[in-house]
Formats: sequence, C-alpha cells, structure tokens
Amino acid sequence: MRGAVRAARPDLPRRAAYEAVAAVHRDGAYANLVLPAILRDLRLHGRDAAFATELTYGALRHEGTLDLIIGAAAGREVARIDPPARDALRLGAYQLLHTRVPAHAAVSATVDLVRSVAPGATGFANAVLREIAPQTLDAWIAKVAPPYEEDPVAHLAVADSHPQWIVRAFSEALGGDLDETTRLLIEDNQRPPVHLCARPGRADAVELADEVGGAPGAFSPYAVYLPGGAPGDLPAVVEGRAHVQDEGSQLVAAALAQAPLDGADARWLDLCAGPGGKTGLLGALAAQRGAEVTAVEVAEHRARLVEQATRGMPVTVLHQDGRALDPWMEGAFDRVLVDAPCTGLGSLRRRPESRWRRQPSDLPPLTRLQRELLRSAFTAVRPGGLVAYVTCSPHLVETHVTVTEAARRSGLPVDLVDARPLLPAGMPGLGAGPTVQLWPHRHGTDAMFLALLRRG
Ligand SMILES: C[S@@+](CC[C@H](N)C(=O)[O-])C[C@H]1O[C@@H](n2cnc3c(N)ncnc32)[C@H](O)[C@@H]1O
Repeated sequence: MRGAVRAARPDLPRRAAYEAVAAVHRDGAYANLVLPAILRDLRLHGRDAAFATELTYGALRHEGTLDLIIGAAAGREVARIDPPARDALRLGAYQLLHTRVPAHAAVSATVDLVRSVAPGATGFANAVLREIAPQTLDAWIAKVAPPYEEDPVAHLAVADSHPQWIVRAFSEALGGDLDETTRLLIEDNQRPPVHLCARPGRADAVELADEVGGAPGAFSPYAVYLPGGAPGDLPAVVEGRAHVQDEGSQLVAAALAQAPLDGADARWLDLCAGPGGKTGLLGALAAQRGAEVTAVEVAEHRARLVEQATRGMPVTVLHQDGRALDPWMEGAFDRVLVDAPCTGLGSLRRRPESRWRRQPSDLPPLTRLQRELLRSAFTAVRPGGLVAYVTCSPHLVETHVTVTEAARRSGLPVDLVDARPLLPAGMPGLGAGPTVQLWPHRHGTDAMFLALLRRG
C-alpha cells in the first residue's frame, strides 16, 4: 500500500534493553532487578539475553559520556530530548561507540526502535546517529571532554564515564594518584565477576569450584569465582552449602571472626544484617566455634531474608533499629559487625545506574547514621571486645572520618587495631594500616573498607 508506514518491529534484545533503560529512568528501577524480569517476559535466552544485558548495562554505565556526545551531535542538550527518544539514542550511541555492531545495523535498528517508541522523532534520531557514527569514541571524547592537562578530574569523568565528585572522591582515597584512579574507573566499567562463598563446615572451596566449573578465589579461603550463568540455580546455593558473595565481603567478615580476642568469645552481633550475606558467613563460622550470632536489621523484608540466609545456623534475627538496642544488649557481645548503610561507591560495577543516582547530598544523612550505628556497636561490645566497621564505599568521609568521629564523640575507650594481619598472608596493596581498603582494580573485589576497633 503506497504511503503505508513500515511496521516498526525492533528486535527483541534491543527492545528488552530499551524497556530496562526506560524503567530505570522513568520508574527509578534497578537494572539488575528489572532486566531479568523483562528477559523472562520476552523469553530471551543465551546470546540474545547476553546482548540485551550488554546494551542495558553499557548504556547505563556510560550514560554521562553518551549524553555529552548525543548533545553535541544533536546541537541541543539531552535534557531537551523527549525521554523515549533519548533512551533509544543512548542505546544506539552505545552500539556505535562501544560495540562491534556494524554502524548501519546500529543506526537502522535504533531508528526502528524510535519509530515504535517515539514516532515523531525518527528523522531526528536518524540524523543524530549519522552524525555520531563516523567518529571513534576517542575522537568524540577529545571533542566533548576538557583537556587532561587543564583539568584531569573533569577529563577522567568524561573519558571514563563517572560523575566528577566520584572521580574526586576515588582520587582522594587513592592518595591523589590519578593513574591508579584511572585504572579503578576503567575497572568500574567492566562486567563484575560473580563470587560464591563456600560456607565453612558445609562446603570446601576447591571441591565447590570443581562442582560448578569455577576456580578457587585468589584470597578468601571460601571464595569460588564463577565463569557465568545463573548462580541462584546452582544446587550448592539452593541447598545452602554456598551463597553468592563478593570475595571482599567474605574477607572483611572473616577478618572480624579471626581477630585475636582475650576472654569469652561466644556472642557475636551483626548490627546491619540484611540481606544476610555476611551473617551467612559469620553464622557458619560461629557454628564451628560454638558461638551464637544475633543479627539486627531495621527493614522487615530484609530481616526475613537474613532468616532465610541463615537457616540451620546459630543465628537469631531481630527486626529492630540497631541504634536503639535493648538494655540486655549493652556490653553483651564479644565481636560486633557494623556493615553500615553507605553510598555503595565501592560496588559501582554491579549497579550500572547507581553512579548517576548518587549525589554528594546523600553523604550527610548516611554518615550521621553510620556514626550512630557505630556508637551503638561501641555500647554493645564488652570491654576488650572487637568492633568491625565495614562499608562498600571507599569515600573518606564514610570511612576514616566516620570512624574517627564516632570514636571521638562516643566518649568510650575504643582504639583502632591493625586489621592488615587479619587478611590472607601475602595479600598485596593493603596500604599503611591500621585500616584496610580493598579495591576492584587491585584485588578484583568490591572496594570494601574495614576498620577494626577494640573497646578498652
Ligand atoms: C550494607 S547493608 C548490609 C549488608 C549485609 N551485611 C550483607 O552482607 O548482606 C546495610 C543494611 O543496614 C540496614 N539498616 C539501615 N539502617 C539500619 C538501622 N538503623 N538499624 C539496623 N539496620 C539498618 C539496611 O536496611 C541494610 O539492610
């Protein structure tokens, strides 16, 4: 029929990626939660699912830089492009600049997508993508980023797609070393590895690695590196012999359990337990040592997750605010873990949208909560007992400043203990102590921070 509009039928992997990216922006969804549901709905598996995942995660991670490039090619800020066309363009620009998809295929598939989600913007999208396509990513970065020599932090923020305040925070935590900061930013843009924790007393890491076709971890005696796939379906995970947990999280939880302690060692407290990853490891270790774990979690559904994660372990879960402890808890515990709520800047690999959502204004309320929880831990631990303060953020305000301020304001006698000897012998790059900062680019783990304190 003359004049008929060609039926707009974008291919399913690109459709899935579009739906996921749109849900992240429109509904505040998390890509790691929303994408699997979309893949299931569209019945995408194997290579199609992998392509949809690559597009979703890639477009979200690189969003800041893609937006500058799209804005330059369009001659207007991306904020002035309607959301459906904007998200489709992000996916198209990602394909052009970061994948081996041939340019003509990236352009025509994206234009098809725009035709179905923003029909009025088809010509505009076509023109923008044709403007972007002839130049490489490096050429575009040279065009839209300030020169490194003039403003290295601003340059890195564009070149490696992180907000400037996060680049600055990483650089400060790395002692101002911009080469190392660059390595970290590059690592943040990689696909994160999946690690299992072989629960002590229930599984052996070497045997588990064999069972799942993975490899034993480089540092944690419990870690297994998975080659890929859906870890939740593994028999070892279903049967409670193992759980999914970053190797860095295993190391900091095990460090608390292994730290030398005089006197009683039977009552352990996990003050921020949900969803129960570290409680799972502490509970398994406590079972071997005749100790018991009390796990506190303020969010009810997360408290339920802790119960599920610790079934059959000597763990009691309390659904309450860790800052308002019952009188019986004061001075009652030998070891206390505070795995505090934080910005999560140490696990940006796992949450592709998170770097753009987080704001510096998140820091004051979080650091207040961290100090209050740490103060509560100082109250709960007995004299001579140990407190481990952990964050999955390397931001100095959430690590050193929180620990120093909480100790100073508590009025209680607490002293930092050198945590480095509690990490596996020979583990490189642990710094000058007494605290420990792990890094994705140094250790292949999330950027976990650990401070160990002893109450006098
Ligand atoms: C970083 S997460 C803990 C992760 C956990 N330890 C694990 O390894 O799976 C912080 C947890 O603290 C909880 N939380 C936040 N405020 C709290 C409070 N005032 N008391 C107790 N838990 C709190 C959050 O709901 C969240 O589950």
